[in-house]
This record gives sequence, C-alpha cells and structure tokens, in this order.
Amino acid sequence: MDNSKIPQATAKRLPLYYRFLNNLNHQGKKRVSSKELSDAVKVDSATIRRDFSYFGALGKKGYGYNVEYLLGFFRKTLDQDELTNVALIGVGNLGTAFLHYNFMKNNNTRIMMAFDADPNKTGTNSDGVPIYHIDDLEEKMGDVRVAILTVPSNAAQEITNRLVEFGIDGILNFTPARITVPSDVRVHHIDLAIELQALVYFLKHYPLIEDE
Ligand SMILES: NC(=O)c1ccc[n+]([C@@H]2O[C@H](COP(=O)([O-])OP(=O)(O)OC[C@H]3O[C@@H](n4cnc5c(N)ncnc54)[C@H](O)[C@@H]3O)[C@@H](O)[C@H]2O)c1
Repeated sequence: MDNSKIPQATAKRLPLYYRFLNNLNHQGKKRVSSKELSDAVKVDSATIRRDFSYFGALGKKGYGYNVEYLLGFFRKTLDQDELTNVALIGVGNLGTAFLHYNFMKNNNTRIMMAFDADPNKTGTNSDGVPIYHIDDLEEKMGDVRVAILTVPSNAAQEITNRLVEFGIDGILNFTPARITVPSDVRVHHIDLAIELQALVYFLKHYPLIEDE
C-alpha cells in the first residue's frame, strides 16, 4: 500500500489510534468496534471508518475491527515516519531524568539536544546529548521543531516566546505555567499533580471491582 495516498489529516490521527489499540492489545482484546474507538479517542465513528478504509481495514458489521491487523498496519506506517528530533529545555531534576531515560527509543522521536541557563551544566554530554547554553537556543536548534519544557515555571513563558519566534511546532510543557502560544503552535501540558489528584479521586469514587 502506498502511504502517500493517506490524507494528512488521517495520518495525524494514526498515533492516537495506535496508542489506544496498543492498550487494547495488551489487555488481550481481539477486536474493537468503531463506536468503542470513537468514544476512546474522541473522533466520530464516520471519520474513523473513512480513515481505516484508506488502508483497507473494512470493519465487519457486528464484529468491528481486528486489533492485531490494525496494530500491524500502524506499526509499519508509523515506523516509516522519519525520526523527529526534540530539544529539551531545562536540565534539572526532571530534565536530567528524561535525558537518562531513553523513553523515546521506540517512538521515532529522540532528544537530540538540551539547553540550560546554568553554565556549569552546559557542554557536558549526558547520555550523548549535548547541553548548550540557553543563549544559543536559536543558533543550535537547526531543524528541531519540537521542545520539552522542564524549566522553572517563572521561566516558561519567556522561553516559549523565544521558541515561537524561532518557529517551533509543538511544546510538551511539564511546568505548571499555563503558557500562551499562537494558534498554529500545539502545546501539550503534563501536570503530574493533576494526574495524581485525578487518580486519588477515581480511587475514592469509582473503586475497581475485583474479579471473582
Ligand atoms: N521534579 C519533578 O518531579 C517535577 C514534577 C512535575 C513538574 N515539574 C516541573 O518541571 C519543571 C522543572 O522541575 P525540576 O524539578 O527539574 O527543577 P530544577 O530546578 O531541578 O531544574 C530546572 C532547570 O532549569 C534551568 N533553568 C532555569 N531557568 C532557565 C532558563 N531561563 N532557560 C533554561 N534553563 C533554565 C535551571 O538551571 C535548572 O537546571 C518545574 O517547572 C517543575 O514545576 C517537576
């Protein structure tokens, strides 16, 4: 199958589908309906059916889609994506942990460079990743268009402004700061405190029922 035939909008949804199907697969589920998928990934089922039809996955009425088949397809397609280089900004506790933990290995994305304001942290190669001074951001970024933000929250907006000015496409923001960006820049915000609060809330109000 020729992947260049897949519309861009469909291609953008593939990682979303992939993640959900991977979870289903781990749970041992063999099939999924477009309604289930739709509820989980918040894409309407007509769009899902159209997306899937591009790669020949025609769901059967009353059966749905074969999880393994879809996963195989997604793996192949996503693997063909070129490697996306990412910059990490702020090599403190959290940033250092991300540099050590090669969580991007299987994901076609990798932290290619890091920046920090502390001159004592620059120049060192942590796990082979060069750490530059933040003053050199624009000079060093090259074709990197995705950044992970792990600076103190009071530095977040200023760094964001520079990234936007530079032409960044996406920011994964780990700081508690609500950063402002133009509408063509995507920001994903990860707030561990909120996630933890949500978990505690769910444990309290929606306890899981133990199997017999
Ligand atoms: N450590 C955690 O477990 C944790 C968890 C959730 C969220 N966070 C958030 O992540 C961010 C980083 O946390 P941390 O614990 O790693 O902090 P940290 O103080 O250990 O690290 C911050 C790093 O950013 C650098 N820095 C400061 N100003 C900068 C600037 N203008 N440009 C570039 N680098 C700059 C500092 O030199 C330092 O190395 C914070 O906003 C924090 O609230 C941390």
